[in-house]
Amino acid sequence: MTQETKKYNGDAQPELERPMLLADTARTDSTFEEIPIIDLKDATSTDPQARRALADKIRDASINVGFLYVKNHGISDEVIEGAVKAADTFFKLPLETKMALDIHKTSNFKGYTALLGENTDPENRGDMHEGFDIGWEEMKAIPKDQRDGDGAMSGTNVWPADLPGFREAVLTYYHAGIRLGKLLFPLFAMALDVPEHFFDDKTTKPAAIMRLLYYPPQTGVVDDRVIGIGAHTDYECFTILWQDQVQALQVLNANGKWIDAVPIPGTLVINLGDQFARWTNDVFKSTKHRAVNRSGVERYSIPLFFGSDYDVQLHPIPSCVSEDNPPKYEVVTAGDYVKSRLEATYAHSK
Ligand SMILES: O=C(O)CCC(=O)C(=O)O
Ligand SMILES: [Fe+2]
Repeated sequence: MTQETKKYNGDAQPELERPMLLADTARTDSTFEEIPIIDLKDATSTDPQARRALADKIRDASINVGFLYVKNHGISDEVIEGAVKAADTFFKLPLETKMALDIHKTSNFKGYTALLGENTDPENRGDMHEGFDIGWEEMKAIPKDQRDGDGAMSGTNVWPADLPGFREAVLTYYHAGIRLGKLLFPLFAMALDVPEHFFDDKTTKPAAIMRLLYYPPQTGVVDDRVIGIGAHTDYECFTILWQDQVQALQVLNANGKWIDAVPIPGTLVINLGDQFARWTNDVFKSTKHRAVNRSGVERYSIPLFFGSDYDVQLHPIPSCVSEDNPPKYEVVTAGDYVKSRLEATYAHSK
């Protein structure tokens, strides 16, 4: 093709169509009364239409509710039971044994949180749960430098000294959760109308803090300022939450009504966090939730908070900004953002 022909064709080209951006088309209705249940069986389908259909459901839930249940999530009952038994054994240890692993003694939020040691809602007096937090750790010994570059959140896990099998059971669940998180990112990418692999290079060593949580039952008159976990939004992209069969978790809808996230056997709860809300310029919703255990029996849950690599700059995702919907948030680094939120959560008990 000669230069002239090229020029001629160029002149004749129709005007480029403006793509329909999610920023302009996403319409939110967060008056939900129920949390959708989504089957992940097509997550790895070789049929792109099947993956697209699944991503569309995830998009609806992400835009309107910020919460969803997933079934066929790939984490076996056996792996879940192992982690829950480990949690049960750990929380039954004497307080002084658990306090030896006090989260305040570590540089980056690893270890044990006592009852009232955390205050998720600044209006409250402390959360009525105990916790045990871990971050990334390989199960097999790896050269230390593989974790260099975690930036703001790096730090090794702490483990109880005399609890055989505990570390293994907890890490086995953790790694199954990481696999599920990696499965979800491409679906969220499709849901956002960006290439399916948009998040791949931003989640090579994804932030993943996991907590074992124990909620004692609260009977009689419950002070609203001291509940299982105060009203809050999560900090990362999304949370993968296992909960036992004890009802406690509630999600706030746009009418100010608390909707029960009823435990459904065989499912996990996925909820979106503030990192995703920021990154998507509020196209995805980070919905407030809390837990109050009035059941009369103990409750366990295991949230795994999934973010991007800590060094990713949260520039708004291209489909989520437009002339009419300009960026709402200043660009921050994912790790610095999560760390500042965690510091605020634990500040009251330092
Ligand atoms: O225990 C639960 O059901 C919720 C826990 C939670 O919201 C959190 O740890 O951020
Ligand atoms: Fe939460």
